[in-house]
Amino acid sequence: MRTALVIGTGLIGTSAALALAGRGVQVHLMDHDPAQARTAAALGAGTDEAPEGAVDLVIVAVPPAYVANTLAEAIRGGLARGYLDVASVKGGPRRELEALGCDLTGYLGTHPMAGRERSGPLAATADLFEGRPWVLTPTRDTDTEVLNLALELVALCRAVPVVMDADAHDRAVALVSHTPQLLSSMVAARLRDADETAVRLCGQGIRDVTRIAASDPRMWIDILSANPGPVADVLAAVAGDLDETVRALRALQSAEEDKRDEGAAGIEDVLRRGNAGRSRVPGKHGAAPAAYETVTVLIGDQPGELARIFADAGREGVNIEDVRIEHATGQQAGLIQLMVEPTMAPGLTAALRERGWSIRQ
Ligand SMILES: NC(=O)c1ccc[n+]([C@@H]2O[C@H](COP(=O)([O-])OP(=O)(O)OC[C@H]3O[C@@H](n4cnc5c(N)ncnc54)[C@H](O)[C@@H]3O)[C@@H](O)[C@H]2O)c1
Ligand SMILES: O=C(O)C(=O)C[C@]1(C(=O)O)C=C[C@@H](O)C=C1
Repeated sequence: MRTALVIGTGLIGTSAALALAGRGVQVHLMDHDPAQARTAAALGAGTDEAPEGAVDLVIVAVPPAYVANTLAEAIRGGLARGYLDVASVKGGPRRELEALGCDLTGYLGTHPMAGRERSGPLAATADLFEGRPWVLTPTRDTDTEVLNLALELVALCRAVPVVMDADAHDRAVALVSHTPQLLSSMVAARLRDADETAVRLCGQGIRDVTRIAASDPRMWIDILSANPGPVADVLAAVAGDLDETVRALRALQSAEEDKRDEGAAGIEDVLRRGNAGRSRVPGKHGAAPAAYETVTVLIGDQPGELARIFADAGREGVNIEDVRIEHATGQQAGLIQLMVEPTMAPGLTAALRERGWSIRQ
């Protein structure tokens, strides 16, 4: 692929454009808000000047409600050899395009399973898609050339292609993305009117659970409007668990021992099913979850500390597989958790100690 046109230069469009531009593709940037395209261009994602002729690939990265019309206009204008979108839902936009009477042979619906709770070009990063699944939903009519262009895009973004049927995709993301967004929002909503004394105690657990509650509601209204049935099905199953859990907790308050035992069994059941589900979440780069050992270190809240600890780990030849940082409220320090291969943990712990780091058990 030599040239691409990204329409919608927010988080996803600009991230893809940054990855493509960084690998030598001539990228043109277009947005209905020209300031967004200018910002993306200033970040090095390409040029906000219109292409002179047809490009190889048009990538539509606008909110789901505008995807079909934007694609239809691009296809009718003959802007490219191939057209794809990156919307979080796949069945709806395809049906809308069909209803608009477009020739869909040059179109491929795709969805990168990577994102952030922030919007706009300033939240974009070139490595956003690295190691993440990128779903492609070709049909029997999809041109091979377009599929190849999409595979090239996925490879240039260092993502992992996953081919799926559009409706199967929508049911899958109802479970792994859309319902989690709603549940995160619901947990966070409990905090809105909570006492300040309670809110001050927020630790890492609630931060993990509520990160995506900061997402743009307008985008999510669009996404959920295009996938209401599958999401309602998953949420109804969660509601069943909620009812059972409330019943079990009430039983735990009983004066009768038998009832309390029943309650404890009910709670244990939901927690153990949670363990089993969590163990199925793929690890880094879509691989099976790895059992890493965690080395926890006290770290000062000052410039250069993170770089120093990563450099010290690197000197020991230790690959940090994952990392988490927990800031201590009101203190100039935090805890950093370095996840490493279990065989590496003792050596890393000793080496960091030797270099003056304070290790926490
Ligand atoms: N945010 C995520 O985590 C995520 C992840 C994967 C896929 N997606 C999908 O990617 C798409 C873009 O999401 P985002 O998070 O980058 O949103 P965003 O709000 O960061 O960016 C959307 C951009 O589209 C522009 N836009 C809106 N309507 C337009 C139109 N008609 N023509 C041209 N530009 C228009 C906006 O000005 C904005 O710059 C959505 O379809 C979303 O479902 C999002
Ligand atoms: O990590 C996040 O912030 C996301 O919400 C990313 C996430 C997801 O649910 O995994 C959200 C919606 C997209 O369609 C794809 C990715």
